[in-house]
Amino acid sequence: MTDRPLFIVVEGLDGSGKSTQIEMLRDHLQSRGEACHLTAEPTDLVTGRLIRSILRHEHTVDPRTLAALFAADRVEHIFHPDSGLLAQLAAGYHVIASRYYFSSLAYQSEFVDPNWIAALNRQAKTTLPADLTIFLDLDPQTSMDRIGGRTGDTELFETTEKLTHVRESFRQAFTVFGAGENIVTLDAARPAVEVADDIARLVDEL
Ligand SMILES: Nc1ncnc2c1ncn2[C@@H]1O[C@H](COP(=O)(O)OP(=O)(O)O)[C@@H](O)[C@H]1O
Ligand SMILES: Cc1cn([C@H]2C[C@H](O)[C@@H](COP(=O)(O)OP(=O)(O)O)O2)c(=O)[nH]c1=O
Repeated sequence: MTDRPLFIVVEGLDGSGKSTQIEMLRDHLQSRGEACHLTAEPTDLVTGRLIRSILRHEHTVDPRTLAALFAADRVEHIFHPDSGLLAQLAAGYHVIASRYYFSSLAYQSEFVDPNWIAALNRQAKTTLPADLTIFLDLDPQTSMDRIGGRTGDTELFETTEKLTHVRESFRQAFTVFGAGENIVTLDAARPAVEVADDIARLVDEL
């Protein structure tokens, strides 16, 4: 494995196991004596908090506005002087993120022109593409079953119908916008330890 800090992104439907796998990868890297910074989009920054309130149905905005907000949150995520991705990598931490720009292409493209979403996210792709993007592929019904175990109300995209579109859009986004990137799809229906073993191996090979 390379000495330089790595930027690893985990993508997938809601409930596909991103948080679970990110924590297991953190444990794997820590057992090798390597420090990690875990992060997620939408962020906990002011832009991300606004997005969360929209996902909770507290405000309604045009889908294009939501796409632009996710892109703005991503800019904050990359460039924030303390918690930002670039700052954390410069400080020597491996950064493991739940979601990045492929989520915008997958989730926002039902109602927004994918080319415009791609344009909004081009700076992120050129400034900081991931060293490895892992797509935790899961059928929407199993995703919904896993989400069902959570408390609280259903968020904006958490229906089987929407997640069916999102899964297909992820695949298209990897093909159309992912050129030149290291993207690996894993079967996320398997037991978590099996998925974690695959991810650890992929990261060790970087
Ligand atoms: N491989 C797996 N098999 C079965 N259940 C899982 C698996 N991975 C995660 N879970 C469970 O599914 C739910 C959603 O997982 P989570 O990691 O929070 O997903 P995400 O971060 O993608 O929303 C949690 O209850 C978690 O314990
Ligand atoms: C980063 C991102 C997330 N989202 C959506 C996906 C999720 O439905 C929601 C919240 O993301 P997240 O907190 O990762 O949800 P989960 O843990 O259930 O996977 O935001 C977008 O629509 N576009 C984006 O660019």
